[in-house]
Amino acid sequence: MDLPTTPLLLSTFAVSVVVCYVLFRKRAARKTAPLPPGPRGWPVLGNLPQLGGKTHQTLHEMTLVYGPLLRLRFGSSNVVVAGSAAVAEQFLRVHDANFSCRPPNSGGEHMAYNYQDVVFAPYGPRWRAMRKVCAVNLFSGRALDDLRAVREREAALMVRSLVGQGSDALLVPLGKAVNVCTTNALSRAAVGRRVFAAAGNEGAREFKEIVLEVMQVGGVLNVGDFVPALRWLDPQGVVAKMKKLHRRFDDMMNGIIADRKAGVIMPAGEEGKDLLGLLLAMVHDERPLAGAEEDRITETDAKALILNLFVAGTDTTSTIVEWSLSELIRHPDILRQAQEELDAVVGRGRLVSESDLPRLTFFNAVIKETFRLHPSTPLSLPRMAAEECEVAGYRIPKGSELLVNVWGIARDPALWPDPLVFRPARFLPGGSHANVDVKGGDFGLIPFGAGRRICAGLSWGLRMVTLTSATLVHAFGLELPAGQSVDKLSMEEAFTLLLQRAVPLMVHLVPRLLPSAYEIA
Ligand code: HEM
Repeated sequence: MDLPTTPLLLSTFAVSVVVCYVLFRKRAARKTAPLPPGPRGWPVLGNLPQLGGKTHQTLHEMTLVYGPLLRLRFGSSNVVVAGSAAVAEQFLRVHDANFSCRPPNSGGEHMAYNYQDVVFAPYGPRWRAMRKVCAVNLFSGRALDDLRAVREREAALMVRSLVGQGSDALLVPLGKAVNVCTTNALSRAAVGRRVFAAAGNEGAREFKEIVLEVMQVGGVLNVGDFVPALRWLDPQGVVAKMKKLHRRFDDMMNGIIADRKAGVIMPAGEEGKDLLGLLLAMVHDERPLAGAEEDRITETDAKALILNLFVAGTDTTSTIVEWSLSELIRHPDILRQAQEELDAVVGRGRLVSESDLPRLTFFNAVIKETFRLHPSTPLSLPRMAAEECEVAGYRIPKGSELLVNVWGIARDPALWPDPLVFRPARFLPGGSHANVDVKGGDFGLIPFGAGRRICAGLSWGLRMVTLTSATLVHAFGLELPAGQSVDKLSMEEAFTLLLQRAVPLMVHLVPRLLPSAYEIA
C-alpha cells in the first residue's frame, strides 16, 4: 500500500522545491535590479543645480556618459530620463499604462483648477472624457474640416497684415506675426473671438496678457515642487504669481460666460459654434461627463479645458513655424525647391489652402525635418510611475518622474545619419526615413509624445504648422536684413518648457504672388 505513494510524495516535493526556487529567484532578481546610473547630485537640491539653462542639452550630454536610461534627483524627487528611441519605446509603449499620470506640480494645482483639466488630470475616466470632448469637437477629422475656414482666414489675415505694412516696413519679426495667427485661429475655435484683436479692445488686451503670462509662469521650473521643505517659502515667487494669474483668468472667463448667458452678441464675423458654447450647452443640459450620472461637466471643467488649449496649443505651434522658416533661409536650395513645389501645386494666383497640403510632398518633409531638429517641447511633458517597474534591466521606483528627451533622441547618430544636417530628403520616397511620421508610432521622432497621453491637439497643431509655414514661404521671398549672410543666422536656442529661438527671426518679405492673391474677400 505504501509503495505507490512514495514516488508521488517525492515528485510533489521536488516540484515544490523547483517552484519555490524559481519564485525566490524572480523576487530576488526584482529586488536586486539596480537603479539606472546617473551623476551624483548636491545635498537637498540633488541634480537641479547641474541642469543649466538648456536642460535638454545637458541631459543629452549626460546620456552620452551614463547611457540612454539615466537617473537623477530633483530635490527629493526621483527622475528618470529616456535618452534613446528604444528606451522611450519601453516607457511609452510597453509600460505606457504605468506612466499615464503626470507628477503633481504647482501649475496643475494653482492654475489648472486643481488638476481639473486635461494636461494635468490624473489618468482615469474623467481625463478620458475631457479628452474625448476636445477630440470630437475640435480635433476629429470632421471637426478639423469644419474649422478649416477659420485657420485659412487667419493665415490670409496674417499675410495681408504683413503686406499692409508697406514696402519699407516689410522687415518684420516673423515669430510675432505667426503667433498672432496661430493664437487667433485657436481662440476663435475655442471661445469664438480673437485674442489679438484690433487696438482699443480692452477685453482682448486682457485676454492676450493673461495667455502670455500663463505661458511664461508655466515654463518656470519651480524649486518648491521638488524640495517640499521650501514649498511654503515659495523662493521664486512662482506660486504667488500663479495664484494671481489664475484669479485674473478665472474672472475673465466668468465674464465671457456671463456674457454668453446674457445673450451678448459677439463681434460681427466672430460669432459661431465654438468649443466654449458647446461646453456650456453640456453644462446647461446637465450632461454626464464620464458616463456616470453624478459626474456632470461643470463650468470649472470648461474653464480648465479652455486654459489648456491656449497654453498647450499656441506657442508650441508658432515656435516651430519660426524654426522652419529659419532653416529654409539658411538653406537657399531647399527653399527654392519648396517654392517650386508650391508654385506647381498652388500657382501664383492665390494663397495656399489646406486642400493643397497633402500634395506638398517636399514641403511636408521640410516640416518633419524641422520637428526633428527643433521640437517645441524638447523634454515632452513629464509622466510619473504609478507602480515600481523594471525597464531595460533597471528598477524604476514608484513615483519616479519620467522625462523623455525628444530633442536628444532625434539627434542620435545611430538612428539619423548626419543628425545635425537639415535634410528633408531623408523623409522623401526612397529616403532613409521615407515612412517615418511624427504621430507617435516612430520613437525616433516623437515631438508630440506618444502613448495614451500623446498630444491631444496633434492634428490641429500639425495642420496649423504646415499651413502657416507653407503660406508664408509661398507668398513671400524671404531675405535677411542687408549685410546679414545666411550662414551667420543665429540658431541659438532659448529653453523654458518650450524651445524657442533665442534671437527672434527678422526677415525681409518680398511679395512673390499676383497682387490679387493678397486681397481678402
Ligand atoms: C506643434 C505643436 C505642438 C506640439 C509639438 C505639442 C507637443 C505636445 C507634447 C510633447 C505633449 C505631451 C505628450 C506626452 O506626454 O506624451 C502634449 C500634450 C498636450 N497637448 Fe500638445 N503640442 C502641440 C500643439 C498642441 C495644440 C494645438 C493643442 C490644442 C489646441 C495641444 C494640446 C495638448 C494637450 C491638451 C496635451 C495634454 C494631453 C494629455 O495629457 O492627455 N497641443 N503636446
